[in-house]
Amino acid sequence: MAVNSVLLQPGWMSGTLLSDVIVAFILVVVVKSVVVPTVNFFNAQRKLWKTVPSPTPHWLLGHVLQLPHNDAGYRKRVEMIRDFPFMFCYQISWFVNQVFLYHPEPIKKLLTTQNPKGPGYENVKHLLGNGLITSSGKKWHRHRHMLTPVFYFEVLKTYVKTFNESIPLLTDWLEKVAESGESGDICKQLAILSYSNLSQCVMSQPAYKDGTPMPYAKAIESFSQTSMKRLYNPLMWSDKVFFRTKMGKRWKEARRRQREKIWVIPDTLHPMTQRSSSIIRDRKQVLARSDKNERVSCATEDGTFFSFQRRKNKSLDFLDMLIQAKDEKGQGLGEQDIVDEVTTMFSAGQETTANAMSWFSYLLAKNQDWQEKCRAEVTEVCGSDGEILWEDIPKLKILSLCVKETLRLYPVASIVGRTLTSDMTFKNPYNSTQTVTLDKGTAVVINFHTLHRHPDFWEDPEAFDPERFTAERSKDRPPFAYLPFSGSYRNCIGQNFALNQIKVTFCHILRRFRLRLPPGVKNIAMDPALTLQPHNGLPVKVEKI
Ligand code: HEM
Repeated sequence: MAVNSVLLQPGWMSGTLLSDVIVAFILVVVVKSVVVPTVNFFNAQRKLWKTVPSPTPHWLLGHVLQLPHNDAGYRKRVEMIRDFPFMFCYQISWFVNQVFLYHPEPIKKLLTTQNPKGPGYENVKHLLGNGLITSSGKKWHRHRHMLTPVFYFEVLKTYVKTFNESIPLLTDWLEKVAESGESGDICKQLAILSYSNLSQCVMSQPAYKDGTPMPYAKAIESFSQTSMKRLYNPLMWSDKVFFRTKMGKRWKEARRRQREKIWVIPDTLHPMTQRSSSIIRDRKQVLARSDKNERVSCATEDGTFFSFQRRKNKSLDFLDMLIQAKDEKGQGLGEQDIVDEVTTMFSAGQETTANAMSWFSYLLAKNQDWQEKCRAEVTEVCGSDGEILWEDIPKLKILSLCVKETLRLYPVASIVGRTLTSDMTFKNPYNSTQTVTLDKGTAVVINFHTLHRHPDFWEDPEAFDPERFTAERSKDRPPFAYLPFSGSYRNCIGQNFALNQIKVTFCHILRRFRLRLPPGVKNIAMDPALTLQPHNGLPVKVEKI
């Protein structure tokens, strides 16, 4: 009645009722879009925290201080296996939780189900590109299928020549350090080598002029070190605070270089992002003019046959293949897709391989007996000089065991994250009657570093013991106990590329040089930046053989 009388009055909406309606509408919107999701979010976090066992967190900073994202924090997580043997809930602050997995069974379950990458990957898209690493769903599936031949046997073979040719970038430096009698930081030099190899294999371009390191590498280093430290430190989440810190200022400078393309150096990847159209067009023309008989062909395990046109007198590179790759419908990759995948290969392949080689140098320098065994094998298989041949690589059994053990102790891509697309129930491997159900949307992190030191799968886990990978000693170990390249669908597509590069590089080093740790240096701490790297580099003493 009252409503009717109001409605019948002229200008009824201009009075108090109008403002009441607006207020009510705003309230409904706020409750639906802010209050309900916030309450749901907090309830979910509380439930998660109650469901998954966890050490007692700080009321505000969660586990950030007791389990920091550094060497000490990584070691503590290994010690915690005693009390939390298969998972625990990590609070970054009182409202952000991640479930950490480090037991082969739940990890197998997670990796063999397709879930998209976790939220952390969004923050590093500017660095990693919007390609294979960061994408999910249909796009990832199509690209993965199209890129598989880039890392196939017939193609990988051709890259060994590049690895041999770029080796003076490292050996000239080792020579100088040996002559000086001083120690030198080998990490930087291995980063230069790895970058140079990628630059050749991806785009057939030299990465260095007169050995001068390029600004791009510095930008990557800076992003890499900062991204993780910021992610695991809530005090740094605010831009206002972060950009006032030393780390924030470094990050800003790297970002400026990236935006303004200051880090772009002639003739490498970076003109690719700047003037990608012309680079791709030029390359297409070169391929079209090439001799049609010059092709590289291969068949993959699933029976798919690939054949790529080669440029005249040139090895096939990634760009050649990305331009020619076709999906099942015969469609190729778009220009932006090619740029993204090139960026992805550089960022996924450079720092990881360089850091794996740094840790390998460290472990060989620390374990002289194994260094001698590797040297003897390399000399026997490859002779004392000349190129390392593709056919030699599978014969290097001891070297291979040592590389495996290096990647167990120092899995350079030490954590990966996923967001659950549906509820998932994990059995407690230590109590068959217990299960843990994680809700859809939960952020899960697999920690390969902790997995690789889990005492239930690794005898004396802290020891450098390459023979633990012999067939005899590996036979009872579950396959998901060792995952330096992750596993199942989203495993590393570049793993054989990386392993071949590491082996060829160390054949050259071992034949000519002995690496030692400088007096007084016993242990090198880990710095879990975007990839696990030696904290403050790796000083080595070098002796000529
Ligand atoms: C020792 C060296 C390397 C290690 C330890 C390593 C490790 C890994 C790991 C653990 C993943 C899974 C990442 C995730 O799930 O988020 C991954 C993915 C990937 N890696 Fe590597 N990687 C290495 C070298 C390389 C190289 C040399 C390349 C390329 C030239 C490369 C390209 C990729 C790509 C494209 C992916 C994404 C694959 C996909 O999701 O389909 N990696 N790598």
